[in-house]
Amino acid sequence: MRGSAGARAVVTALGMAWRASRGLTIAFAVLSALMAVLPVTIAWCTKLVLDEIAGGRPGAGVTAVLGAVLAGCGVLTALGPQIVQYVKDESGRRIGLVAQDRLFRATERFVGLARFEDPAFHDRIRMAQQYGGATPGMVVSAALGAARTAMTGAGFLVSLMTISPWMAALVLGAVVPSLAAELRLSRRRAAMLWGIGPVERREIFFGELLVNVQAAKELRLFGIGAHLRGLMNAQRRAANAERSRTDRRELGVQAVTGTTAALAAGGGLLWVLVSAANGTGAIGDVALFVAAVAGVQAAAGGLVLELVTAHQQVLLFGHYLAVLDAQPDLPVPARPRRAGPLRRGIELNDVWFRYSPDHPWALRGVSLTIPYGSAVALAGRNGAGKSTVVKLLCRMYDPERGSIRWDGIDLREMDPAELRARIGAVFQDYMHYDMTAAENIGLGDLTAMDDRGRIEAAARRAGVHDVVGRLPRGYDTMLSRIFTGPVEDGLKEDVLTEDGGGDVGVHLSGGQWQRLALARAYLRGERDLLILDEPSSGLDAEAEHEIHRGLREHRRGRTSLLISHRLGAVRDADHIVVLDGGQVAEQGTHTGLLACGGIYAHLFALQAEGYRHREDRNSDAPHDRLSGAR
Ligand SMILES: Nc1ncnc2c1ncn2[C@@H]1O[C@H](COP(=O)(O)OP(=O)(O)OP(=O)(O)O)[C@@H](O)[C@H]1O
Repeated sequence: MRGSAGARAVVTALGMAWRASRGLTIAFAVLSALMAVLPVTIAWCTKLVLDEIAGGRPGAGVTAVLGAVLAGCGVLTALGPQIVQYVKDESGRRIGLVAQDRLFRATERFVGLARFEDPAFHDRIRMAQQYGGATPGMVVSAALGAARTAMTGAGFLVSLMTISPWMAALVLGAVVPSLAAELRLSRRRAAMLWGIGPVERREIFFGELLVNVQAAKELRLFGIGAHLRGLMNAQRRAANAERSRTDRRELGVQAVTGTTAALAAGGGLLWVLVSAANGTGAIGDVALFVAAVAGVQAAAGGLVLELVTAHQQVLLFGHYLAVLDAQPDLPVPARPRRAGPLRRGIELNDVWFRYSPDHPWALRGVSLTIPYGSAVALAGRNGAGKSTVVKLLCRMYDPERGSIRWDGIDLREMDPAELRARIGAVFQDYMHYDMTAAENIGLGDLTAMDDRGRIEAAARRAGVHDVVGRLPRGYDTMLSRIFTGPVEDGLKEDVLTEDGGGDVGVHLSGGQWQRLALARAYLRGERDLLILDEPSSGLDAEAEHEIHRGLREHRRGRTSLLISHRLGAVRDADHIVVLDGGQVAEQGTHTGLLACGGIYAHLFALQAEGYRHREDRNSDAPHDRLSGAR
């Protein structure tokens, strides 16, 4: 990180500290200054007391005052660090809260998906999330720490100058090269830590994978635990090797600088002792010299430590600032056009889209219409571009060429929040929220979160009401395997066992989760466009039939887009668009598409044949074998 960027990071961190708590920031700064002058004050008081005694003129008043000051300093030396630590921690907590809030506000500015689906930026977001809350506080603390040690060092140097400017120059001469060398080392260390960052993150990834509940099945079945552990250890060995190399280099440099500093201090001490012995110097000078040399060297060491910490924290803070500074991923018009409820339909005109200039085109000149009040279906092979169309319809991305219009208004001219408020959707990769069943549905429309009637109605429609009803605490059952302790505030009572007690999480099946996702979409009520991307992929045949019957009813007279590989579910759509290789390959009604004998007819025939084969096999199978299989 360049110097100007580092300075900006420190200023931003200080600004956050100021906003988080002025009082604590002032207290932290004042206490730091106090702790900085304390060692110098003690050294001077000790020198003066010794001089008073050695000079045979211990005036009771002066000695008593010096003694009292020394006693006060002693108390402050004992209590100061604890108080500073408390203020530092408290201030760090408050800054952390402000920093975290700012970070997540910043991520809300990314109205689309591009930032989250860009691996490099996503890595930054994760780093910012991991360190962002703590780094500003640590930058502030390291900056104040560096100022404190610099003040102490300067105080001792000035003290040394009063004894002998030569001595001050000698000690400074011994300390400055060591300071410079340490700072160079610290930059190298920071660069090394930066360099091994990806290696350490891979190590963390493998470590997490080894205990990940979702990965556990495959890990065991494929027997790949040892292989992954090997990969994890390899990352650790690579990181360790880099750290050891840096440590060895530091040890060598420190041996040289430490010896030089010790020689300078030893020579100086000899000189002060000789001066005191032959009467050209005061006895108090010896005490002051010893304290000053130790003080300057300790301050130099402390300064390096604080600067190293500050440097490393500033580097980590860089991720945070990068997220804060990132431009919005999609342009949001300053004066968006109000689209209003859908009246005519949605049109894609010659839409070209790729996820980045390095990726191939996912959509190549797609033109299609979703007329108001009709049910349109998208079909096609894996990777044809169906889910990409959904992302564009919700304006998670903008087309690179062409346009998508809502009653003639380009989506780019609309407020994305207004557009999304008009859409209900079940995505292919729908979410499992580690929350209660009611919350899992209620998140579909926050206004209904506390309206149990609406939540139950949505659940009934999605065919999941009975399942939820049988859970130990019904709609208040926590659907989580992560939270197993009592959860404070907001989140309801934790997970339960079948008998209603204990703290074992309730685990729903894939199809039951899918129905909850559907209920979440239904809770949004009468939206202008309902998008269903593989809404029944995890359902059993009976449930699928039931859901599609419900969906047909729900879709009747409403505008909807259905994506499904099960062509039996697609056949009722008013209009079917078949995508292939990011292009519209064919479109029409089910009967029309079958008649034209293209991709749709081919895929439909394959599926139908699969069912026929199964029926044939079933009818051939001996009855007892069948009943045994059941
Ligand atoms: N986030 C992404 N980044 C880069 N490429 C992507 C991304 N998402 C999808 N793609 C690519 O875009 C193309 C279209 O993918 P899309 O998910 O739209 O296909 P699909 O028709 O929905 O497939 P499926 O039937 O398997 O769900 C694919 O080649 C895919 O690899």
